[in-house]
Amino acid sequence: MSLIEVSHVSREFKSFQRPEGLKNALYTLFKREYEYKMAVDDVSFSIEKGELVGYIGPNGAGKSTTIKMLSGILVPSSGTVITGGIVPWEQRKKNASHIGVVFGQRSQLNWDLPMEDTFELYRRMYRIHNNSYHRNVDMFVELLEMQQFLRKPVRQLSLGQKMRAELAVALLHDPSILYLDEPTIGLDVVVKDKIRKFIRSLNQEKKTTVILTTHDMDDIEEICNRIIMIDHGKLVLDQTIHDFKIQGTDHYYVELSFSSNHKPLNIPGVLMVKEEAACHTYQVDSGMVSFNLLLRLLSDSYDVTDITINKPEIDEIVRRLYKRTGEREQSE
Ligand SMILES: Nc1ncnc2c1ncn2[C@@H]1O[C@H](COP(=O)(O)OP(=O)(O)OP(=O)(O)O)[C@@H](O)[C@H]1O
Repeated sequence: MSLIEVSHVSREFKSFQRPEGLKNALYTLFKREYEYKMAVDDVSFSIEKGELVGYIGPNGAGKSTTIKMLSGILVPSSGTVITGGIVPWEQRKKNASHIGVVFGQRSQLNWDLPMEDTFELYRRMYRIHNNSYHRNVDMFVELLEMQQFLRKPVRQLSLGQKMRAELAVALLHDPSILYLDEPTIGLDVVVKDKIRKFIRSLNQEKKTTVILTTHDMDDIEEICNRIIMIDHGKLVLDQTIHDFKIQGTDHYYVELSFSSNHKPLNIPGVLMVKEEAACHTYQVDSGMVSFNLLLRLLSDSYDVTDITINKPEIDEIVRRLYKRTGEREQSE
């Protein structure tokens, strides 16, 4: 059995619809109108121990709702979730012992306590053995560079320091699964980098399984080895990052250097996107011009001194997928 098994899970929300105008508002005192929203719709996937999974989708796609069900905060309307052999919302205590959760927008830290005391508090709460407690505190303080702010009350910490503290606390009891919801939101590039490297080394060292939701595709690129995409509550894609990059694209980029200034290539399906002295970048339609054909055409008729091939970044593929979704939505 996989570490996480999600089978035909759906979650519907019922919310009160507030009408416009005083007369209608008064009417709702007697008869309420509700709106129903299928936030997650028949989603199934399984995740093995040690996987690093990016769970992505446009705003309102159903990511947070899924993570809340996996972590036992929400109960699905239908379907089953098994994580670490249990149903998370049925055995909350056991579930808490094998998961760590970091929600970028919500803190689990006590703002009046310094991290030194918070670690101690969590040691008692989770009944963590002395050895693993000290080993983990030492490891996290070193890898997350927390030494200089261990004794400051949390309220005095910067956003980046707080996020590092959240991570350390969520992982203190050695959970086998770490749920991260937008862990790098609002952070500067240096802290983002620290956090991404930390998550990767944690995964290598402890085989912690990570499920990450984010809108930052650099998070996905640098942390994950698998990508699951949800849209309007439905699972639309589940691939390794490698396959995602290859199959998600219908074009590639080629950077060409010439021995001297050169006029643009004139090949159907090959479009110049950047021109710098004797160096051009082209976007090539891979359906029309395969890489081998391009090489042949170049060697036959052009004086090229260097060639670099680049696949589109994840960012670009995802932007195209989201745009397609948005266009579908408008035409419906
Ligand atoms: N408690 C709730 N009551 C009513 N509707 C809700 C509730 N929580 C979420 N929804 C709705 O369910 C849908 C999915 O929301 P969810 O927060 O899971 O999306 P998301 O993919 O995490 O979005 P974002 O990227 O914007 O955080 C949205 O339409 C949202 O308005």
